[in-house]
Amino acid sequence: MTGTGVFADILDGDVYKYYSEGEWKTSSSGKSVAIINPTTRKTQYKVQACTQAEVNKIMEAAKTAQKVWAKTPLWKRAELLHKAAAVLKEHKGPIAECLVKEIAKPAKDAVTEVVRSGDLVSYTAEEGVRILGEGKFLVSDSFPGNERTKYCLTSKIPLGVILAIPPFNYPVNLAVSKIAPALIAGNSLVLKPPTQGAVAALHMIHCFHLAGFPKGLISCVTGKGSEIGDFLTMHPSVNCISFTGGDTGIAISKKAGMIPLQMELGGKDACIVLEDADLDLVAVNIIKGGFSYSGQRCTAVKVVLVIESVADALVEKVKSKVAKLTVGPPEDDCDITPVVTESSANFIEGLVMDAKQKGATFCQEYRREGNLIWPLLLDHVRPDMRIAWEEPFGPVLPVIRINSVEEGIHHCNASNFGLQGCVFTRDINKAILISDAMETGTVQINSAPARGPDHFPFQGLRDSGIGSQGVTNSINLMTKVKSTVINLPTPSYTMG
Ligand SMILES: NC(=O)C1=CN([C@@H]2O[C@H](COP(=O)(O)OP(=O)(O)OC[C@H]3O[C@@H](n4cnc5c(N)ncnc54)[C@H](OP(=O)(O)O)[C@@H]3O)[C@@H](O)[C@H]2O)C=CC1
Ligand SMILES: O=C(O)[C@H](O)COP(=O)(O)O
Repeated sequence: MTGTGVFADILDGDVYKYYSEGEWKTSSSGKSVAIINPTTRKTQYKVQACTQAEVNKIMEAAKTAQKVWAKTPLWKRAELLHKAAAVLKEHKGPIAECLVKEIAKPAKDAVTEVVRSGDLVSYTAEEGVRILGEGKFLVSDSFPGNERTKYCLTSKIPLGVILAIPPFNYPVNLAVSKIAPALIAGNSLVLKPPTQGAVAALHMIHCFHLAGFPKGLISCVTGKGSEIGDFLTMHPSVNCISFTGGDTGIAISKKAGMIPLQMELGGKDACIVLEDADLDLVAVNIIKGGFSYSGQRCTAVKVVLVIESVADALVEKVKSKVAKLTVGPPEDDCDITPVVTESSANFIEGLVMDAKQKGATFCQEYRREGNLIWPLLLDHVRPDMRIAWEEPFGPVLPVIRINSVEEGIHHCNASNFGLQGCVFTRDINKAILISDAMETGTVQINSAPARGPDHFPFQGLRDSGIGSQGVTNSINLMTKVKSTVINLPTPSYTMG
């Protein structure tokens, strides 16, 4: 049960506390933020609306704790992360329950998110021990004009305080994918969880607390991003921001100071289908890629670009699979569950109505009850329709029929997003050429886009992001190279 047993400390009456200086606290604001259950559309939980003074205290504690943590041996940091991973997995039940109630994630997927998060923390601990345990050794005489009089030793040092802001769709997994690299690299970490998903994140943070991390090293500030966000992202104590979410990330990147940024933003992942593709394989991947978690994944297939000659056959196959998707509450593990908020459902409906007005073919009848939108495939979508370019973040998938591969690549590259894409063909040579021509951070050949496995690099071009994620890249991004140069009085060459 959420907020009970080992989690009893994190609740004050009916409001969840925030985490500061190693303790669970009630905000002096006297205000709380309601978290609306997307299925019932009623208040499910409440969290503290933290004040600016409380943020200042957290930042001071984070700075102090980081200085000590940076001097903690790497193996000890790894040991604590392994412990946190084990505690997290042990308590997957209540955390998954929060995900079901706060973001309507289907029950099984909610458990998977927590287990995947535990694995990510453990993997990061191991990878950190490997890559942070190594540095470079350079000699000066490889650069013209130099004798071997200088030895350069490089190592990776922490940045300081990392601010982590994950989105609603993976409030636990996309939080630990920032927390674990920050900590293994010797940084302290301040988490601002998404409002929808905040209670799952608070439970997850308590697992780190139970693992015994030093006071002040990890903190969790709750409150609406629109109210507390600017104060956090522009705080002078923050040395790096790792953000995953929508256009908010673009605004943050304009306001943040001269600090490293890791931004994973939206996507309009295209699925290009050639005439020689295995259409059964394509249909399975369109269903998995387009409709899992009701399309609320940045890596969801968001537009199908299919060669006209095989379009009828493909649309038929996908249609018959859409008819088998179960629709209903997350507790029943339905494939399609309510989208996260009413405003999100309204936005999706706006895209559907625009496509209807402009003449798209509806493969199913459009149906909505509250935040629940039935899966919908829209055929014969044209570039003048909003859905051809905008990201619904819902169970609605447009199909654009193309006459050439070049037309598909052109559509993909004309998007302001450039996260992932995929291409289906039996011709590997063509697949490679198309992959190289698609201007996206990743191209999947014969499979739907996906972030995982979590140690793979994950990045977007254009409005889809800055920097790269994935365990190794995140650790590197949260460190800086430090050199020490030994200057010798005379050249010294090792003899062969
Ligand atoms: N590339 C990727 O890896 C992913 C991208 N996304 C993208 O994210 C979007 C949906 O996620 P969603 O959570 O709604 O995204 P948002 O950008 O609305 O929110 C993301 C996070 O930013 C916080 N936030 C809001 N305003 C501010 C602010 N002014 N300053 C700092 N933080 C702020 C939010 O808090 P609060 O909830 O309190 O508003 C939340 O924690 C989609 O566009 C999707 O494509 C989503 C997942 C992964
Ligand atoms: O938040 C997202 O949507 C992701 O980063 C995608 O993750 P996934 O491909 O594992 O669903």
